[in-house]
Amino acid sequence: MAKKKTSKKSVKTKKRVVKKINWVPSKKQQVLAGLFLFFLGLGLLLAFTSYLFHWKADQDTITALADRSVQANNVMNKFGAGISHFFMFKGFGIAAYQIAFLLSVTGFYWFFRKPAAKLKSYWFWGLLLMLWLCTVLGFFAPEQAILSGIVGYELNDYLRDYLGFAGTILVLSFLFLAYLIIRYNLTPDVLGQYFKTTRAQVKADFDEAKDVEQAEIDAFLEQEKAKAEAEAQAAEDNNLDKNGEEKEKTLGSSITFENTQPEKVSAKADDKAEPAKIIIGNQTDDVAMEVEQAAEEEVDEGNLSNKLVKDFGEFDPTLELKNFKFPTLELLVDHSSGKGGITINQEELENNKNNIVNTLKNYKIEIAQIKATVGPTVTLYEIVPEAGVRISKIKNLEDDIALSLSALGIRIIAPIPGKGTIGIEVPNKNPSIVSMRSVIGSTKFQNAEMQLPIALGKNISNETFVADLAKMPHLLMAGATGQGKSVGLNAILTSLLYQKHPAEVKFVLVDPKKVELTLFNKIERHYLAKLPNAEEAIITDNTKVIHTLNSLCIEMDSRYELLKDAMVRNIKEYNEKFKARKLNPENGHKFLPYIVLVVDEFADLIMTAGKEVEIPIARLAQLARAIGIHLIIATQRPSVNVITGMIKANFPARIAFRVTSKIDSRTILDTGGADQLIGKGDMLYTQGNNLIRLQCAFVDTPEVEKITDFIGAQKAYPDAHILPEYEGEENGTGLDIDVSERDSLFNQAAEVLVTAQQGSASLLQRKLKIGYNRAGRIIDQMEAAGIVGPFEGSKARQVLITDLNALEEFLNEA
Ligand SMILES: Nc1ncnc2c1ncn2[C@@H]1O[C@H](COP(=O)(O)OP(=O)(O)OP(=O)(O)O)[C@@H](O)[C@H]1O
Repeated sequence: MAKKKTSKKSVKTKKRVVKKINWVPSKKQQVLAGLFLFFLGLGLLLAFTSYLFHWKADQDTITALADRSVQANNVMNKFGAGISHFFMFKGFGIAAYQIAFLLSVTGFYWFFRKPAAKLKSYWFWGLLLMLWLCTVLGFFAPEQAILSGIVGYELNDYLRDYLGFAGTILVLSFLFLAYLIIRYNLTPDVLGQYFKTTRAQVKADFDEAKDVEQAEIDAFLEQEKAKAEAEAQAAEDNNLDKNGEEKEKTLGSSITFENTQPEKVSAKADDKAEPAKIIIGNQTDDVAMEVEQAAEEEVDEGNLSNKLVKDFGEFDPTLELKNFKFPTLELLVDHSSGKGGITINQEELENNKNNIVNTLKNYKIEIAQIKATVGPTVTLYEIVPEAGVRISKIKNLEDDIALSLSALGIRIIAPIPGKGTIGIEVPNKNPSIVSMRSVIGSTKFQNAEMQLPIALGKNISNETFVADLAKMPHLLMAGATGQGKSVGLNAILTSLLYQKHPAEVKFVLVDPKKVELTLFNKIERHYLAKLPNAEEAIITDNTKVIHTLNSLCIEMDSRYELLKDAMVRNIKEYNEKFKARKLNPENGHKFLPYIVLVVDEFADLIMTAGKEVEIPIARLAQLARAIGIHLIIATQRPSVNVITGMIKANFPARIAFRVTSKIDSRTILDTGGADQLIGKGDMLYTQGNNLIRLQCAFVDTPEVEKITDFIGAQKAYPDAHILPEYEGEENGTGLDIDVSERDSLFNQAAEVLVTAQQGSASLLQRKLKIGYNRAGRIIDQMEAAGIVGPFEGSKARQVLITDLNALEEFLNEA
């Protein structure tokens, strides 16, 4: 117990000690102490000065300081006399002024609460200087005790005893020079530099004075010239011949003046520029000045952003909706519940294995090894054939194996890339649904360190497959109707909603079918982007799609400008820099959200708008990856006139759901395989290299509705994200052709097209025997007039006037 008490006590005393050490004067205390020191310094100054005059008279009072009746002559009376006697007479002589000065400076610093770092060096160097000065005074005036003080006298005496007269001079001189070099950096270079600059300055002043003198001389000569001219004028009146000679002379001299004057001026300018050159020339040897300036600027800039970050923290784009809650997992349904995930049917596995082995045996292909991996929809049988078996032989047996297994959708991968085995994918009899809930909840998705993570589904080994849309960077999705495209799109959008704050990503949704994406209307003010003045954020009208695509191109261009200005390569670096407050919003910088453009039915668009859609899409696909605009286009018609070469070249990431023919599969994936899928979200994914078979995550419409309701019920931005305005052409024609500018063959051409009911330029070429360019121009004029419809890709334009009578009426009205 006793021990415990003592130990407690010691802890307490320790604590007290720590407290004492940590004492920091309050603001008031510091100001008061500063004021006190300042006045003390001032008092010493007065006392010392007064002591210089009265020190002899006050000598007696020093011994009777305690006696009240005794008065001193010092302005600070006995205190002044006493303290001055101590510091000056007994101490450092007149060098003691340094103490008064140092006390005042310290008081000043404390009073104004200036950073006290400099004070230390003031005191250090001040005291050294004081010692040196009193020694020097002791050296030169040893008999004047008041000048050197006893300390100075003794120090000098000490030095003289050991070093003698010359040695003392040398030591004192060395100390003085060392002080100048260390304290004021007075090296020979700097001194040389100083003298040169001064000389140049003196020269400049001298030249200036000379110029002034010259100007005076010029003025005088000017006067003289005027006089001479006046005289010449007078002489002219008298005698013309004589006058002529004189005039010549005068003129000659005037010409010399005029010539010399500008020369003088330029010489003056040169002389003035010369000193500047000298300084710069000399400084380039030293370089110190320029380097210092550059460093200061940089430090300032860095400091500013650092200071901003220190004061306000990093910029937080989510602050406006800081209470935003991400949708919870409970909103999603576990579709596999009840079935308990993947059901492995041993009997089915065994049967399939036997069938494969037997079928291959029938064709004299021996198998060394076989391994099965059960996925959600298909099981992969990996076989290692005996040595000497040709792979193409197995590949050709695809149909026979399918027949023997009596199953559709068998896919043979020969060989499996990177494995050295041959894969046979056989559909499961009871495929299991991969619910969105399981992939969203997976650690792979939750911990995904990606910019735009998308949980697409599960692979053949039943592992969640997560891809980064930002890396794709655009996705083409195709598949026959009813095979899982819409579900796939919903899975992508849902993934992003579960990972990205409304400040970080915006969707531009194009839904010509008008039904697929309507649910997302509820999150318009959170996640959607739209054109200014657009009523609905989800775009269903084709002309609006063209406007939106062009608006995205404008957004892309302006983002590139911002990136260029910020000197970064991509949106990620840009946003990081913006968050670190290194980009000034006053210069137009802002946090850039990712923009994901989703087009649900691309075929419909390209059929009606053709190049008008294809060109901006291709432009965006080519350039928008760095600035955070990503495209996802889906189509149920994977034909070559929809997925054109230009589109394909710019969409390396592709998803194929089941298609009806091998040709379609080739159109999407550049290889077969999609025709052998089994539908219902069974898909092939490629990002430019090998194909991966995935089972797409399933998210049902009610689930999407719940998620959008959950988000939609929360506080939102005042409006959807507004895209830049695009000045589109009215009526979609973009042509504004005056009637007077119409081609002379206009009416004739109109008759040809109306008769044929076909708006084709080549028809005009043939019938009117005109060139392609002229025919094209006439067609444009007819479009402007409203006789034919807009350009429709490879199809001929629609003729809007039904017969010749109507045309006649139409032309008369115009
Ligand atoms: N990943 C999946 N898992 C299980 N079933 C799915 C999956 N995807 C789609 N299905 C089933 O297929 C049906 C059709 O899917 P979906 O509506 O996505 O097809 P689609 O390709 O969009 O068709 P359309 O082009 O006609 O709109 C769904 O109602 C669902 O029953």
